[in-house]
Amino acid sequence: MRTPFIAGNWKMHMNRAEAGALAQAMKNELAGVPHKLMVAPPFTALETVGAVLQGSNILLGAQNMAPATSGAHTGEISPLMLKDLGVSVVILGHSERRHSYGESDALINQKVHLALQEGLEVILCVGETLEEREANRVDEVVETQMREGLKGITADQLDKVTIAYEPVWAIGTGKTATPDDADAVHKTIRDFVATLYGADEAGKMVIQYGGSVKPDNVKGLMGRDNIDGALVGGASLKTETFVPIAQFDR
Ligand SMILES: O=C[C@H](O)COP(=O)(O)O
Repeated sequence: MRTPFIAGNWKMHMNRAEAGALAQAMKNELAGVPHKLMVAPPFTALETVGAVLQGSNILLGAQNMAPATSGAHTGEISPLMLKDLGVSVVILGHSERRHSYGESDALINQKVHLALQEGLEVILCVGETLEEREANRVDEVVETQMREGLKGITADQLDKVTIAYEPVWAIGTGKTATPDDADAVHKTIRDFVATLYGADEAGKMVIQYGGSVKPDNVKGLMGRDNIDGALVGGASLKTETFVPIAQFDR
């Protein structure tokens, strides 16, 4: 039985006061929710949000990290710095990092290794562009991203990895993959985990869906066999939309 995992990615939104207030409201409204929950504020609000979330059932996540623990990496944030702020989960390979900032599978793989070595959990994002979908390359794209992103990761380490399937064309566009379409790709991902690590690991793998998840489509998505949670962007910025998503009931 896989525990549903609902994560909010706040992207580059909110100052410290706004983020702290939102975290406080979520802490109050989500107390007692049985799912695994996480929010990832911008780096500048991690300390504020982390302090608010103390003693809550919501994990503190980060949206990215450097592939190194310290040194001459201007503008980067080390996993040690994240841990120092109470971060326990890091999102890696988000499509905005891949497509807007040119992150390669090899770089993402370096980050996955380092995050796991440092005891952080990883949400590894994969997903195809519209062009790739229209060219019938969805399976090839997500399998390549997984094979390369997880290269050298052991089955034991995999227990600390969540996969987020985020079709790029559905992110922030209001277009959601249908539950059937999403479940089909999630099954491809699970089957590929089985190929790489065996059926037991595939059965345990939590696979989130991300891309315009809203209160009115969450139930349909989460009702599918292979969809175990959500990585939520826009709708995670307000309690009115994130709370009903996080409280979903199959
Ligand atoms: O990380 C979250 C995803 O990019 C989804 O964003 P969205 O819910 O705004 O489409």
